[in-house]
Amino acid sequence: MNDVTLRLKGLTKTYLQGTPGEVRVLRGADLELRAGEAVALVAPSGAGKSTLLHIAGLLDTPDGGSVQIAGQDMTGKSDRARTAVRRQDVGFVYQFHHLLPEFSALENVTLPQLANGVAEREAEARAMELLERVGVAARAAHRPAELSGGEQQRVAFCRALANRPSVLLADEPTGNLDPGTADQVFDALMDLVSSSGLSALIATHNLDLAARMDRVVRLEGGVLRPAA
Ligand SMILES: Nc1ncnc2c1ncn2[C@@H]1O[C@H](COP(=O)(O)OP(=O)(O)OP(=O)(O)O)[C@@H](O)[C@H]1O
Repeated sequence: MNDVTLRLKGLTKTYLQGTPGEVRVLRGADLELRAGEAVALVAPSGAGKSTLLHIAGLLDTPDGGSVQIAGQDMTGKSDRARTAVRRQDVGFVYQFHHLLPEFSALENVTLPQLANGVAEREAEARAMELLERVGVAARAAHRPAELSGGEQQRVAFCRALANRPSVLLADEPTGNLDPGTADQVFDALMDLVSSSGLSALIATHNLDLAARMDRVVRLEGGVLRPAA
């Protein structure tokens, strides 16, 4: 109970640029996410939100500090080991759905499971269960282009959760939707998070949505602090 699923400790990251020189984006960022917790990440534009999410999700490496996911310290691990943990334990959602256009909603949620060795029948059953949960089961056979923006994002949530990750990382998951739709789609996401027991770090500029999560952290000056 209350296990830490994601622990970021003293993360530092500097980008070396031609002019005006180096950009120190992270300067000792710390965060602990516990199982079942949804945490909002707010940050001024350019503060390093994407950098932090990429490092937390093992898509990028920090210069210093450590990332621990589901009890495993990823410091110094090979690319192969990092990919294995990312595939199993991390789910990503972006502002734009990035669903595979030539596959149906059901296939988009099934495929990541097949890639992880789940049998087809089981993977499809899991996919249907998730699509039902977010209210798009009736659209399971449709391709992304045949779905509304809100439906596309719901499918993207299901895909992110298909392999039962311990951590969900989301970057403006409803940023592309009109306010009314964003609200409903956000409810669907919160329902998925609370029913699956994973922890979620969700970057948003929308302070109303941020206030609906368990807590809010602010990234500014390269560090994370509880938001006032
Ligand atoms: N690969 C890179 N090389 C050099 N500088 C980079 C690189 N990636 C990001 N930066 C710089 O680092 C800073 C943080 O970038 P990042 O994309 O993490 O910010 P962000 O908070 O996600 O921004 P936004 O909210 O506007 O998308 C910015 O000043 C950006 O220009």
